[in-house]
Amino acid sequence: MTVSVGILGATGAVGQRLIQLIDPNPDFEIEALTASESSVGKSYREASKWRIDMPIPDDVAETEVVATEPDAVPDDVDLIFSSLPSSVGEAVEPEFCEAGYVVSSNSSNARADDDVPLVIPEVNADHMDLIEVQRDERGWDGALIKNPNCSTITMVPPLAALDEAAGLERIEVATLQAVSGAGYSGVSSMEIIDNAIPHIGKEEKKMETESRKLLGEFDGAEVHWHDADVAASCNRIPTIDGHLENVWADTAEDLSPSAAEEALEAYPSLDLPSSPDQLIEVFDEPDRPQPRMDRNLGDGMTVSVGGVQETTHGLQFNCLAHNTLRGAAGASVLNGELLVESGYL
Ligand SMILES: NC(=O)C1=CN([C@@H]2O[C@H](COP(=O)(O)OP(=O)(O)OC[C@H]3O[C@@H](n4cnc5c(N)ncnc54)[C@H](OP(=O)(O)O)[C@@H]3O)[C@@H](O)[C@H]2O)C=CC1
Ligand SMILES: N[C@@H](CC(=O)OP(=O)(O)O)C(=O)O
Repeated sequence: MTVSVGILGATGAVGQRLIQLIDPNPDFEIEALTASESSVGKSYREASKWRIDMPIPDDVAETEVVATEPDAVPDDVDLIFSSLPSSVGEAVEPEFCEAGYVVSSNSSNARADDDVPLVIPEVNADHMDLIEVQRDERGWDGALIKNPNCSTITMVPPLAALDEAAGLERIEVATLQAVSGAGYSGVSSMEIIDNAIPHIGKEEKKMETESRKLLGEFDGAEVHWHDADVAASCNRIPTIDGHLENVWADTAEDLSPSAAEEALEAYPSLDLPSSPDQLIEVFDEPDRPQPRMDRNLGDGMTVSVGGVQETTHGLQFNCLAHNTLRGAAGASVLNGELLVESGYL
């Protein structure tokens, strides 16, 4: 079955990554591209400042950009990918769901809502069934599904592996985040070259809350958030793509670094088209992973881990993922694939 898709915010940095991933995917067919009023009526080529190092796919380039409203999108679109500014997503995503569309969204609005599945398929695919609760409560034929924030996606698969092995009690994390996370015009070159910025608005709170929801238990009616303590400190550095993070994880049971590495390596991937063969790649070299060297592992969908060691603050490790692939567009596509596999489309 080919799933017909629309992309909201298709001209943006993440929208372009969605096109890069969806256009060659034989299971998906792009039918509608939306953006702001200033882009409506233009061809995609005219409307977007394309910044990916491959040409715009021909069929996409000539597609006319339409308004970001349900009436502008053909009824036969089965699945909507949304990558809008969160204030816009907050207003329009519910309108699409009410009109019967299933929306896989990358934007931060509604991620913490009780009846909204926040999903990393390899970690908590079962949370997708929160859709039933959402439909009962909101009376929608459609549905709203979210992927988490890019920094959260980077640390949660390794944390899930350690939680399964020894139970997590306390997590501390410091991030080194790439500039692409802020969007093309998010950080100016004068601010970031020869520099590091120890503040990313709202990022710490997102890491602290989203990780607990993702690692929580779904009992068929609600998600019971994990009760681990999570403390984050977020920093912007002058890399283009790839968020690197230093994590300290205190576990309930003793776990040696070698047992932790075994648990990380053995943590299973899924059989979805965009899942990497190896979800978590563990490096022996103490100076890996590194953004430039390792962000494209598994076509940008693998999470790499290195430097696993015992400290007075628990196990310490470093992890890395491609923030606009595994951390954004790839995460939304993976959720779309899970929706297909779970029969929601
Ligand atoms: N999971 C994650 O961690 C990540 C999430 N994000 C999130 O993804 C979203 C998009 O980010 P990014 O691609 O960098 O943003 P961009 O600013 O590059 O793109 C925004 C897109 O939304 C469209 N848009 C803007 N305003 C409106 C409006 N009023 N009505 C309709 N469409 C509008 C723009 O259209 P136009 O071109 O016409 O202006 C464009 O297509 C954000 O919410 C961001 O926070 C981003 C990176 C990683
Ligand atoms: N804040 C992230 C990217 C982002 O937009 O996150 P979110 O999807 O939570 O808004 C970064 O700067 O790297």
